[in-house]
Amino acid sequence: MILDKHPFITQRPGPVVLCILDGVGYSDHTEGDAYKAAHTPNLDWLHTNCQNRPLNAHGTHVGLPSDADMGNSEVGHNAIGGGRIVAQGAKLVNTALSTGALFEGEIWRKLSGNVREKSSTLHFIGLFSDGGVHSHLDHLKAMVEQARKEGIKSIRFHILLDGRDVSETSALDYVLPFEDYLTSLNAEGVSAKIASGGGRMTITMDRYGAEWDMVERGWNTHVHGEGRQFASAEEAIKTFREEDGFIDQYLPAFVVAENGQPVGRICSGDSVIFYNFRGDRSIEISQAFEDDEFPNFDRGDRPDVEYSGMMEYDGDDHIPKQYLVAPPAIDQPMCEFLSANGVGQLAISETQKYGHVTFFFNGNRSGKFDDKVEDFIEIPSDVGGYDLRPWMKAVEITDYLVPAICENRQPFVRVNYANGDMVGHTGNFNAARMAVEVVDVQVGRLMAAVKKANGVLLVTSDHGNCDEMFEFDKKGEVKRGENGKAKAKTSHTLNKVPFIVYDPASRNEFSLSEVQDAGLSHIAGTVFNLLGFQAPDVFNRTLLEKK
Ligand SMILES: O=C(O)[C@H](O)COP(=O)(O)O
Ligand SMILES: [Mn+2]
Ligand SMILES: [Mn+2]
Repeated sequence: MILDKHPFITQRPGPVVLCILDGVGYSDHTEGDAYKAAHTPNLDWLHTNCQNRPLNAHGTHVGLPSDADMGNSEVGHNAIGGGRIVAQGAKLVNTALSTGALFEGEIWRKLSGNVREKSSTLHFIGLFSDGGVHSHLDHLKAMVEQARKEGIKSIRFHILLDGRDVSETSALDYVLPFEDYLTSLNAEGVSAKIASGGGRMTITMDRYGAEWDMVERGWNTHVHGEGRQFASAEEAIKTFREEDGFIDQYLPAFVVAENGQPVGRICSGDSVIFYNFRGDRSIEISQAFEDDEFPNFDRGDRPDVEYSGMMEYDGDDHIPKQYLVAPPAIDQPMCEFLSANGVGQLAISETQKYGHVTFFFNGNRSGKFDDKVEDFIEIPSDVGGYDLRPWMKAVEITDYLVPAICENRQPFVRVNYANGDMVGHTGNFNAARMAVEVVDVQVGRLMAAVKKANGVLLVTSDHGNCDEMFEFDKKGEVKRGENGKAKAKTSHTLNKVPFIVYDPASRNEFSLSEVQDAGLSHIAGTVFNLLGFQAPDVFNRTLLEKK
């Protein structure tokens, strides 16, 4: 793993700082673009005065099934830190389903066999949309079809409503056709019902230990059938919308009941499949089902079930113990080489993106490669309501970083500012514009520190989000509601993202390649070069060319 010196690029005296502005891309539209609307003197200066180019951050450029798939943090950080394109979870599950390998696997057979032997119930829990970021409804439907073919007679669904990777009030577009499908199953003698649910930002899908209460609410709803009762998911969604104007991701928890009894509590002897493939928001609920020692909340009577995730979510801690599809193998990411060569590294973000710059960046590994040379810093995030606090913890992150850069504590620094993404997901345009302005101030502070230290600052992003805060129709017009108000867009975008090289100690050694198809996976090779090394062969080509 020895790194070779670069033939013509020499390491600067100061650190290489890779700054990921989560969710900030370049949109072709102006209306609804919070990045364009924001006052960004520092980013403007960088664009005018430094070498820069857009990078692809979506679809096949980051290992997703097609170029219609928007990028996301997992695949984006995997591509940046891994420096290559690997087939990602969504694609691996598609293949495992289309070849039938998933159903031939030991775990599917075990869970299905368990239900048939005991005449118990098969439960599915997961994000209920076709967003393709954490899950896909096609995967769920393929598994239900197989369960039907295998003669399973009782199936229950615990649905996490999305509105964050898909349109913000689209829940019924998924629920109503699904209910029709369930009607056809019921007519065949399969008891198949939606049993519980709620918005994905209210229950079950917390990440990085930011808000365990969410998981507790989900547990009580799905497992114990505790919560406000409705005759159907449709009734719950409509009622919550009418009562409080909730958008999908924040819908409160609900339980579907008949004669006052929940239709689908999870009981001992049942099988449970958590069908999300992405790890960050799947780990905590998996621990709740699996761990004997569990300090995070009181689970009450924990049913003895066969539990499986769609994938292995954490390859270091082996969560969950049983899974249906093997996760993508991202061997030898950039930091493994840097650690093996004793190159010091600092990774920093706030809780909401902490795992992005550590776990995802290192190919879904939660540990460090070498404790002696790696520092991971987490600044605790506020809980919820990021449109109320669009500044999030950006200032605190930079407060930590400025002295670390000026003192050149580690040669390679990576930081993720969550604001463009987390505030972008709220659909609040004004808050998103403010989020970008906050981030711009931090970029200015990093520029000053990097200049002082004679280092290099790379500014990029993992995918777009706040660059499109409104939905557009096929003709490119903003979609408007009856009141004429623009329809908010809460999801990521397909847009390209910035890549800027601020190199105040420039020796005019290189220019930035203009190759059109370049994407996030070309950043790692570039970082190696700026640290004075040639990138090993496993990495995609660098973006730096000899002048
Ligand atoms: O989990 C989320 O918040 C969204 O589905 C995707 O956002 P991220 O990929 O930026 O984390
Ligand atoms: Mn992101
Ligand atoms: Mn996001």
